[in-house]
Amino acid sequence: MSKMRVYEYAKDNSVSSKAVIEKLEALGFNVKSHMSVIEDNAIHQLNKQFLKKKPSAEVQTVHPKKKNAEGTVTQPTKTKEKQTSHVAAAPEKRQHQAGKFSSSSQKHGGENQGNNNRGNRTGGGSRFNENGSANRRNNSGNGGRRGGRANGRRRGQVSAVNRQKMEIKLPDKIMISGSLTVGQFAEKIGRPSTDIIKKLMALGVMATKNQDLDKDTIELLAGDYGVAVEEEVIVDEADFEADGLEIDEKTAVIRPPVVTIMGHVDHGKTTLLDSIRHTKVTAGEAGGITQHIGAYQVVHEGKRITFLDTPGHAAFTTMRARGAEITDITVLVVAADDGVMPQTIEAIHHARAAKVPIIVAVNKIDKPNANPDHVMQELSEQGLVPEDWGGDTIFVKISAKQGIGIDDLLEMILLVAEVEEFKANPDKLARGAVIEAQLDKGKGPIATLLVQNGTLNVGDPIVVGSTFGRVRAMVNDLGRRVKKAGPSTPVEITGLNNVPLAGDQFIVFADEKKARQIGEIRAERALITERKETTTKVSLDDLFEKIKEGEMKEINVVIKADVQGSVEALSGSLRKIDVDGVKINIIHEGVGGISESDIILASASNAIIIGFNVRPDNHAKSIAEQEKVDIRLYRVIYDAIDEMEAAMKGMLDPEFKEVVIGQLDVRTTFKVSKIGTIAGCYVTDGRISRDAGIRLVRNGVVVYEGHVDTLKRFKDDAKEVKQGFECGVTLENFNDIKEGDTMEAYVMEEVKPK
Ligand SMILES: Nc1nc2c(ncn2[C@@H]2O[C@H](COP(=O)(O)OP(=O)(O)OP(=O)(O)O)[C@@H](O)[C@H]2O)c(=O)[nH]1
Repeated sequence: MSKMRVYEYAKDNSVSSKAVIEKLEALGFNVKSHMSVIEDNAIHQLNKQFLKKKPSAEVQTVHPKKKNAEGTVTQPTKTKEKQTSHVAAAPEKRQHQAGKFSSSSQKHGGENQGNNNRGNRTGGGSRFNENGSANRRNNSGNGGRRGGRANGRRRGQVSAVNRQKMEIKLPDKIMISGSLTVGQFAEKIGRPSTDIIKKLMALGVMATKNQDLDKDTIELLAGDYGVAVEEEVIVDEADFEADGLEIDEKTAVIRPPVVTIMGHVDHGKTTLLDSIRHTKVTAGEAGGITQHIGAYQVVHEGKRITFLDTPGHAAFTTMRARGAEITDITVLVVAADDGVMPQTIEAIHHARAAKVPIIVAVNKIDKPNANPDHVMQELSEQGLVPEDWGGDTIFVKISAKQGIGIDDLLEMILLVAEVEEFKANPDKLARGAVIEAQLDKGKGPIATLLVQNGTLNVGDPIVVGSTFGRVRAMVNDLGRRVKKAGPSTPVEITGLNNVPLAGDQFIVFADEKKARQIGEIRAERALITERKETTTKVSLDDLFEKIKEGEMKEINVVIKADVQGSVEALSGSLRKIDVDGVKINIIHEGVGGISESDIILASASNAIIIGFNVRPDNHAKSIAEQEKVDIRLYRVIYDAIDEMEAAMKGMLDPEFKEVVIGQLDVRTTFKVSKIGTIAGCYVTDGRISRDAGIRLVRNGVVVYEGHVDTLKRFKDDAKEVKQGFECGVTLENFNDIKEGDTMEAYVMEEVKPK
């Protein structure tokens, strides 16, 4: 079977790669780009298509390998790149020729021989210069004899080099892991770097010996030599999260679903969790005392369901931010007397970002003012349409307080679980995640683990996050000691050397030495990462780099704005940005200041936060710094769109960057005629300077942005006032300052190019 790339085919047939891609797609072949490899069948079908239109294309449609096999050397119109490939990609023939060069003209009849002879006659002259194959044979065969002395010597040298080159057999395949430099690649295939550099030049790439080649280029070059490329998979045992929770279908069995309950404050999440626990756990396990270990299991109609005991989307997303995908199903609690509230919408977005199915529990239906239909209506507007109304979201009406509808809810959870078929392999060594962990004075570090795959046993050597140990004792959600815990089971364990973090993942090893070794490596790496403080999240500044490197096809964005109209205007315009191959995906949008929950969602989903006329509060700001989440704040919608588009196209101008230098609380105000409103402020953080820009913030919303007009300490003008001091501030053309407002002082600093 032979292969070639789309662009090669396009070039050979003087058509655009786009036309070839379109044709291939129409023919039902799966091609991604001009670099995609196409095989015999596709080439054959393409030939039929393109030759129909252009009969002369027949001579131009050259298959690289076929071409070599036939020794096609009579296409002077071909580009240099192609010709080089003729020679290079016929290793066997060249090997054969190398040893018997002087007699090559006799050995090779037909077309080859003819060409060779012609070459001989012209003495390696210019006539066949365009043709690499002809030329090389020429040089080697005749070099010293026909040319002048110097010329002859030169040719002789070339011929010697060539011969040497040809004596090294090309490998059938090379192994790579990541990139290679030009020099390394040359060494691997046994050819001089200059050959590779020449080939790259023919492709329009000026490269040096030490330049890195990416995987695509390596494949392209190797393909030109007829050498296959195989990627070496280097298994890093310490990075066990990298291989995910591989489920082996052959031995997989159905496991209980893991459920998280989310919803707005006071809509009844805790009451529901308690209600399920009491009706089910205590009834099912006579005498069992439920113990709070962060999760519990109930049995309904003989089937088990695991509930995570920390309700709310913030906890859910915090876990996700740490890499743990624990939840299988979300139960969204909405109080029938209150309806859809901001956190209901947040919860929907968090569940969606994690791609977890949602079951709606319309709660408090016992209340006289309950209006479940209204809830359904409001949720339909959020895309959660009840089955009765033609949608596919399951709604269950319940009263968590009175225990109404709990069985129905559990039944629906089991139904979704049955459809989704959550599976695991109990026969494997256990893997899973930490739900909670703390240090107990008597027992040492204790952690609640959720077994996601395999079975955890007492005595198992285990690595949990950056900690390790041996499972000393295991206690289940009923406070009973157990020896084993299968998939979807929560257990509290002791025996670790340190306290892991919620959301950390764990893995069991067959021997303790290995667990210790891996645990120590991970602890060391965690320390290095902490110290390095490298930015791993996306930021607008490096967006283009990531797009270019193919790391990003979808940019996740969280939008927060002062009013609903702005939210919609922003999301509408952002969705319209059209940059080739990249899509903006708005995972959450809402009215109000930027909160901790927004940051955590952005962190877990690798999103950028765009704030319009709003600010993050101090807590959110520090979490954003910790989590390395890029927050972009704007006062003009157009600027937001413009900057986003520029970043996507790689044109972001990084010359100036806003640096917040201080925070002030407005403690009182004085109205003075002719001057206006003077704000009596206290600098709570950093400093304020005369020339600073000021943002006046009221309830998380920016009400003014401009400059300091006057800055005074008592009666004197001040150049700067530092943290812990009071000052009087007036703002340029603005008097609507109120007690309780906050001011953010900032300066624009030039960003030094990296
Ligand atoms: N009438 C009635 N009251 C309920 C029901 N469910 C919960 N409540 C009451 O609603 C209030 C809030 O319930 P919680 O369970 O604490 O709500 P939550 O969603 O966990 O609240 P946060 O933990 O603050 O987010 C409590 O006073 C409950 O007793 C219900 O089905 N009917």
